[in-house]
Amino acid sequence: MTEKAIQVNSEIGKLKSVLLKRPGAEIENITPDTMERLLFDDIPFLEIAQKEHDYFANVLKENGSEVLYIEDLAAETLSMSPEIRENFLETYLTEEGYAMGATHDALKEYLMSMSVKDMVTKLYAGVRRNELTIKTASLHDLAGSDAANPFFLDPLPNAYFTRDPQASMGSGMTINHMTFKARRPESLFTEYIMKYHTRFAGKVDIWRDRNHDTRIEGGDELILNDHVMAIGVSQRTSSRSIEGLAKEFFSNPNSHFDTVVAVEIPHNHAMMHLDTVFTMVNYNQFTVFPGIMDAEGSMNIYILTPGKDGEVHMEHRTNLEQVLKDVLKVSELDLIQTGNGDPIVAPREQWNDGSNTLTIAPGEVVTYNRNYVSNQMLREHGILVHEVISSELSRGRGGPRCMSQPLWRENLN
Ligand SMILES: NC(=[NH2+])NCCC[C@H](N)C(=O)O
Repeated sequence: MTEKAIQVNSEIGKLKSVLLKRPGAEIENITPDTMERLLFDDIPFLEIAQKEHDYFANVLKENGSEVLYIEDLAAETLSMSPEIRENFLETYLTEEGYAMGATHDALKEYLMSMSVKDMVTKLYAGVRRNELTIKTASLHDLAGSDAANPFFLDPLPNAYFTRDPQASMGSGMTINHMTFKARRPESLFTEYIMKYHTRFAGKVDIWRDRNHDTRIEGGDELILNDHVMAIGVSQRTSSRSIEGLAKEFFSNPNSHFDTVVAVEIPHNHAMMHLDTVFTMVNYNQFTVFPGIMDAEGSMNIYILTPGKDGEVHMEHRTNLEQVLKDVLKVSELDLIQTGNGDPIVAPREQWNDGSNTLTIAPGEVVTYNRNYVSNQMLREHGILVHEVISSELSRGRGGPRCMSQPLWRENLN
């Protein structure tokens, strides 16, 4: 593979191309009954969420990045041939529990009757029961928990957090097996785009595909430099996936990653991914939420490096600062505390993604305006901060890093 479609060798190199998903009708298909299962804490006002998202996209464009929308790439991919579209839909339906039968047939007919673009929009939005007439209902359609669900196909409201279903790393990607059912279909779109879209097909190393039963999500996958990555052991990413991925990196000749730092974080909804508590903003500067450490400032960290006979060597450490200095080979390190480490401000701003900064160039970040204490701290530490509006987008528990999947960053010298 000579020509590459992906180049992400750090968290901080100048952002040149990024993948987003504009929030759509899926947001209006969240209800109080389904909210928890759909991983939302509230129901955003779609019109404002879209305005905020467009504002975010504009900031990225104005600062030199191409913005691609996954919904457009998906529609382009599925338009390439009727077979691709049909295979995609069959897989989608099968994974959602409709491998065959009357409901499968009705869903398939309904979705195939639309334009490809409308079908993609519909799959993100979800298909309600009252949209279809099923000729012969099965018991499954009439009784039990699925029958009580107003949707045949659930909406995908988390899709605007494009960071998670896949992760660009070096010249390739992991296409992720998501933890919760509510997000599983999202990475099927990525799989098809990477496999068939002319911009990507044959130009992306797939480090790990979605056909695994161990889970991993992009919010946990951080690229510290061209040979070191940090991966969260979290509610969403299991230690098994991290070890498997480390083995792949250490043995694949196309990979230059030789160090994986596994960082254990609390397993809860406020901190579902490593990037909600820890992000890199400059060569030796990071944001960190103090709540991930115990009272003595220690936590569980494992440094994975290539061992003997294809095995992985592991070293247990407890001091984040020292680990970062060692793996990045820097003598000075600046850990900037979310909300200035205040016991009220820090958790409040962390809840609204005060630690979830998107770095668009070394020392230059995009953050939510509502986290004004954390933003002030970043500025005091010399970081250039672009604030984006955030009343509705934040209700889904994700910030600027979660909402963006870098595809190309300039390499650092
Ligand atoms: N990279 C991130 N931190 N993403 C945040 C995702 C939030 C989303 N509601 C979820 O629970 O999956």
